[in-house]
Amino acid sequence: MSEQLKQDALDYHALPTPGKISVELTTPAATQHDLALAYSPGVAAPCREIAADQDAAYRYTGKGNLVAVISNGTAVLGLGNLGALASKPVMEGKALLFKRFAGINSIDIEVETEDADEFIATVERIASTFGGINLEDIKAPECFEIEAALIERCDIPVFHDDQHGTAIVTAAGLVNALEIQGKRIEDAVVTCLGAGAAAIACMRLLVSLGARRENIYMLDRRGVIFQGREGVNTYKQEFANDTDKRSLADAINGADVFIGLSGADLLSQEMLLSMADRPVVFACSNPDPEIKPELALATRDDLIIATGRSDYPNQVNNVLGFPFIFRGALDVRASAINEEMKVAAVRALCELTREPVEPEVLVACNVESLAFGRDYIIPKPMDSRLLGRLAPAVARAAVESGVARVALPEGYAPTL
Ligand SMILES: NC(=O)C1=CN([C@@H]2O[C@H](COP(=O)(O)OP(=O)(O)OC[C@H]3O[C@@H](n4cnc5c(N)ncnc54)[C@H](OP(=O)(O)O)[C@@H]3O)[C@@H](O)[C@H]2O)C=CC1
Ligand SMILES: CC(=O)C(=O)O
Ligand SMILES: [Mg+2]
Repeated sequence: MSEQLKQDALDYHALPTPGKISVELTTPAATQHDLALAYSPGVAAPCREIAADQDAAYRYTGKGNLVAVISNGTAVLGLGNLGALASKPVMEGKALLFKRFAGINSIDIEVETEDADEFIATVERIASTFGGINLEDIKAPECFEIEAALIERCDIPVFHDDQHGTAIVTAAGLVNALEIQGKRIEDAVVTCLGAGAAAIACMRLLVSLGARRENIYMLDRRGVIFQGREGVNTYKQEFANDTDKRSLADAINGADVFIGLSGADLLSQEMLLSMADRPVVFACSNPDPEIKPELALATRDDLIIATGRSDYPNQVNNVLGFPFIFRGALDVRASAINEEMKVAAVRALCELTREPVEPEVLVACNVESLAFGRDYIIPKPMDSRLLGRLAPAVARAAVESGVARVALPEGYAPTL
């Protein structure tokens, strides 16, 4: 990051008031009578209604449009374990994105523990405040246990964004990129650098979309995860390949796809050159990708490259998923975000990319044109059609798969 961008980013967070989110009132609070309704004695009426019927909280409080973004700061972007408080700018950022793109009120909560049981107990005790819980930047393997326990214990959607949001957007981008490169997911050899929350979930979703497990080489800091390797946790074991490849250089040689969900500058020019013709490279580590796009494009000109960042073409980032997925889930009061809802989001993203791009998006991105192709494999976050396409697709999938607790609103077409 340049010194200028760093200073601009610090100023953005400090001014005009510290942070990125605030709380607004939705009802009048000007007169004594207003207060008699909002507070004592009037507030007793909705309290009694909710005590008698918990679902009344959706009618009388902001619960139904409120999502908690919860982290313990153990895997803050690709920066590592920065601790709970240092993760707050990212969590406020996720809250900003929920509001900006889907009109969802969101509050960040940073929990000061690295112990999975303590984290689970803390979140479980506050869950009923919210319509949904977005877990964020919790490192693997604890994130898997934490999410599974909270899904089991909470009756609202609990969604680990780094797993599922990332997987949905990566899958959509990859389906599109492979089509542009004239390849099939069923045949693609995929090298996945990283074996944590995002990587495991991405590879699981790619397999459910047709990728062959034996074509996937997953690597962690110790290299390729191969069958028989010692000290491999059960999540990584799912992708243990029966191979004699051991290093990234081995695994990338001849690969069609590189998915980076690991750390900065780990993919060299030599490795990139050893990939198959017309490769797809998703260098998705934030803030610094596994290879810089300018270096990758200077190395070979037949590739498609994407990053997780907003300042390059092809932003493969979970921002294209979580706001709209939660919108759809909240609007039918889904008890969970299941596989059907995730696949519906992947399809909606793929389809929208093929449509002409609205002028407002070109202005927001400061470009003259965008069309389905090597520099446009996935919609831009500023595309206002995302809300109207993804949320209904997800909500319909929730209804059809039996997790919705209210019917799809008639003529459902969410807008900001
Ligand atoms: N673009 C997007 O939308 C998203 C991008 N990401 C990015 O993905 C990365 C991982 O995030 P997440 O899965 O949440 O974190 P986790 O902590 O759960 O996983 C990190 C994984 O990366 C591996 N890793 C780290 N450094 C290296 C290295 N030098 N060589 C090989 N493997 C390495 C770790 O290996 P080991 O298991 O050996 O420790 C681990 O498997 C981050 O950079 C993050 O910014 C994440 C979510 C969304
Ligand atoms: C984008 C995101 O969630 C991450 O890098 O962790
Ligand atoms: Mg994250």
